[in-house]
Amino acid sequence: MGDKPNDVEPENNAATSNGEAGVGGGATVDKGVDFAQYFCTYAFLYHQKEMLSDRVRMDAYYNAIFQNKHHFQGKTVLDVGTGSGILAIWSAQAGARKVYAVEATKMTEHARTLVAANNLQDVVEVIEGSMEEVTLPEKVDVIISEWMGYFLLRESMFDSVICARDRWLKPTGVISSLARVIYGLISGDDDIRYPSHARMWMAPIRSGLGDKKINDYEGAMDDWYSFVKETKTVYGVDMSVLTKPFSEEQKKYYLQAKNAIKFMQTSMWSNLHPQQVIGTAAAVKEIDCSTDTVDDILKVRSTILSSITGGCTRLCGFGGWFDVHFRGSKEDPAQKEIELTTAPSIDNGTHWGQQVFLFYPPISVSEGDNLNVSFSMNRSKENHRLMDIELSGEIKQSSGEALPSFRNRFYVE
Ligand SMILES: C[S@@+](CC[C@H](N)C(=O)[O-])C[C@H]1O[C@@H](n2cnc3c(N)ncnc32)[C@H](O)[C@@H]1O
Repeated sequence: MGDKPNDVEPENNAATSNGEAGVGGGATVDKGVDFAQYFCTYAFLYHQKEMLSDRVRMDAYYNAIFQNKHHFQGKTVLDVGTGSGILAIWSAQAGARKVYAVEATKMTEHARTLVAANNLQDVVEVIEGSMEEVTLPEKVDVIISEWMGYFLLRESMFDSVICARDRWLKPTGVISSLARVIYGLISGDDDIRYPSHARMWMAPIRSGLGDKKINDYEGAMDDWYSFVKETKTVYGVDMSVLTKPFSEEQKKYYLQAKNAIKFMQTSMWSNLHPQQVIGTAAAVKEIDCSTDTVDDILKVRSTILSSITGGCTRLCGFGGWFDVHFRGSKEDPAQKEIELTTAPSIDNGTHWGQQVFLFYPPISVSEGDNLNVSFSMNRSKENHRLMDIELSGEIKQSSGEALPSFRNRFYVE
């Protein structure tokens, strides 16, 4: 999970219907378009391989399952978005009685082959279809899914897990799953979500990425000035009147989002070194996978309070990442709790990396300076699977003096 959805040209047979995809927050996208832009990438083995090669991701799910076999032994399991079938296969190997492995794309064909090659065809049933539309023959004890996108919520796939939970996870205890959704209450249930919790983090960073972009822009402008000079000298026409629109065009190309409205920058993928984090990290969102609803994740609003920790440095922007936890349920907790983190790391980088939100120009800061930043994330108006983020705030120096306030908008595309 976490690849750009437009990386691969759509297959001709990918679009299947004219319905609408997405449950809200951003623009609902025609289902055929959603399939072509988002799902079809997952129909390719190279993309599944990328995820299967992410050791941090794989180890976390593997350990979560095999160090908590009691959650799987004799149980019915639903794997939401099974892809190659890996999590369904592990669930079966851990002792599940039955595993329903639902996948929207033709990857189901490879998943079925893999299941059979591992002699698990009597336990794992691969079902091709969208999670929102398939019908299972029974309710399940456990839902497992790897639904996390860049900065956790990009791709909006958690909506499908919520839908699966509310339709197919066994209603247990005294409060029905409907009541659980409405009131956000946890009853005396022992049904399990894998993962069970998720968090989004933001921290101030320094980064050379912005310098590179500015250098590219300045290089393009130097080239323009030579071109203007040459055109005047050789052909007798003064093009300098076009310098401003050319500069705006290049600024947009190098510094702003390709598909977004003006004055929005694109966030960038980065594999940050921990030393690039220059202040305390703040959790901007905590998700309880048992109770949170789509309404709870449509918008994220938070205040980031952070202090600069590392001497005199440049605040180049913010880095965002996430972690998820496998804790089981209140009544049936994990024997071994597992964490999957995508925080900056020297040895344990993931394919999700971090999302980087850069400021131009960087701001000079010193140890002890305090940041007070409003964080707001909405689904994009153009596509509910992409995100718009706004960061606005102020920095109070340790002397008490305030630096000019800032407001930046970003597009997570
Ligand atoms: C991040 S991949 C994970 C694949 C596999 N579970 C793994 O861990 O390697 C997510 C998969 O979910 C599928 N998917 C996403 N939304 C879905 C939905 N609503 N219904 C069925 N499959 C879905 C995608 O096609 C993709 O193969």
